[in-house]
Amino acid sequence: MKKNPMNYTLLCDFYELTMANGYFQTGMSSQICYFDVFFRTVPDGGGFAIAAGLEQVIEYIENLRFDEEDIAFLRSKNTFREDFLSYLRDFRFTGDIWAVPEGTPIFPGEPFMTVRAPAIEAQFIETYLLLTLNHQSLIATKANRIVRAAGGRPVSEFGSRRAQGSDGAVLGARAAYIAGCAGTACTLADQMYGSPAGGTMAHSWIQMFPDEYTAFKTYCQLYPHSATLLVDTYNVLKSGVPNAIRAFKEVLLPQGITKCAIRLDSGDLTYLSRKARKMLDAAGLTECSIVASNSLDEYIIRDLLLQGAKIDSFGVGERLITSKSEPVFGGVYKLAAVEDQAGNIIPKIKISENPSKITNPHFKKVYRIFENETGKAMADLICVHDEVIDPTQPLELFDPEATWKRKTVTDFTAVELLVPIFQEGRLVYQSPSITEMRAYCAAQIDLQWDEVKRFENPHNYYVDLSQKLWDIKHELLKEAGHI
Ligand SMILES: Nc1ncnc2c1ncn2[C@@H]1O[C@H](COP(=O)(O)OP(=O)(O)OP(=O)(O)O)[C@@H](O)[C@H]1O
Ligand SMILES: O=P(O)(O)OC[C@H]1O[C@H](OP(=O)(O)OP(=O)(O)O)[C@H](O)[C@@H]1O
Ligand SMILES: O=C(O)c1cccnc1
Repeated sequence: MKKNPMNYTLLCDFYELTMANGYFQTGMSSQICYFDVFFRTVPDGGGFAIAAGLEQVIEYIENLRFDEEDIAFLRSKNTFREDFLSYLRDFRFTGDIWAVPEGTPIFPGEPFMTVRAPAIEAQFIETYLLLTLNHQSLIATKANRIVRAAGGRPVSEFGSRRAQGSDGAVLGARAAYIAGCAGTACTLADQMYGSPAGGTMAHSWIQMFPDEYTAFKTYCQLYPHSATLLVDTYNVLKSGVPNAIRAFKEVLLPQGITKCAIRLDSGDLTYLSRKARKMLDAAGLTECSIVASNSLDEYIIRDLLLQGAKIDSFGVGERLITSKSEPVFGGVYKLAAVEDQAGNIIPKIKISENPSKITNPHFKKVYRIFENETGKAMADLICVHDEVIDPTQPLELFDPEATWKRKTVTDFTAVELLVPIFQEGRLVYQSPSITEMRAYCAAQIDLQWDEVKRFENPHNYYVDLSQKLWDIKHELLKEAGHI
């Protein structure tokens, strides 16, 4: 795989550097801190999001270096002390990171990455971690909605040309593949990340020839095993489909090739696909499939299928790669605890008038609780790091807001979501291949109830706190005079 050669060390908000300089000068640089990455609301009102971007976080951490050019640049800002700039020369990440594997369904309020590191290091990486996890989780979440709307029909990601910049295109294509897209039009995403690249043709190909038929026939001759003919340049039913049928019959059938496709890219896709299907079948081309594109998203795809469209696969660009309907994934990076000199973990909370912005303090772990009878996920339970759930004992879950709503579960399996990625600065995690991530993502989504997967008004999946964590949180709220 081609490596991304860019050093992103200075891709940080400037305040990370002023705080780092400040910790350095006040002797706080080595105080151990715990930060959580979590998000507050699921884009598009969905029931869950999909975590993605961990592999790029790993690359970033491993390449974290201030080179001489960076240091000279920072010196030119006349903000940082010389001993701090010298310290940056040997700056490396020496801490620990835990994260959920890419492709995991995640829910609001729960950490999907936790960083434990000396203050400067833990604070400094905030910007890049968030931008990477926010972008790819956003696109993975959107792509997965679109893939689910297509109900098993392949969805190709066609968005590079309308993506917001190169990373938007390439890493967006990567995230879309993890989330279930069948492939991408983006060649570099294939070369770099293994999201399979493929495609059809543009209207310009047809316009370049004296007539549509010659354009189709030439393409079939060049690519007999992968000819998808774009049939809407002039008139879909009067010329596009008849010319495609003629080219397929003259070039492919004599070679014994029956698999072929047409692409519809405008007009009423239900009407046109039904008519085209009839024409193809009547010509004996029952194995010719119909691809549809044109500003599609999960809602239009769902509508088309409800209307009885005869579409076998979809190409989806702008609304997927930009997550047009909801272009922000609000992942945040919040301090959850610090260690004192003796290594005791001191939980920290951030209080807000807005209850949804009050953080969950402490160094935590997250369990996903599966009901053994159905295999389905019932709830996630956020615990203090040293708590262990014993599945042989009944487990009491309760709503952290309405604490009188309680339920005792038995016959369950508890799976820890956060796995070690770095330990004392050393990478201890081997990222699965992208196809493994994609398969894992699909399997994990299968473990969610259909109610959680609804596009509108999904069931609110339970993200609960253990009694111990709830008590600690409420103690801190009391100490702060909030309750
Ligand atoms: N049967 C259908 N039901 C719901 N939405 C549809 C249906 N057929 C097409 N659409 C959607 O309607 C929108 C039509 O957009 P628009 O009017 O810009 O395109 P068009 O006129 O078909 O073609 P062009 O791309 O040439 O402008 C697209 O988002 C398309 O996906
Ligand atoms: O609509 P999207 O979901 O982004 O899918 C990708 C679109 O990109 C191409 O269009 P092109 O750039 O040639 O412009 P067009 O909109 O005029 O077809 C293709 O023909 C699709 O229509
Ligand atoms: O291959 C295609 O059909 C394609 C690629 C990019 C954008 N639109 C269509």
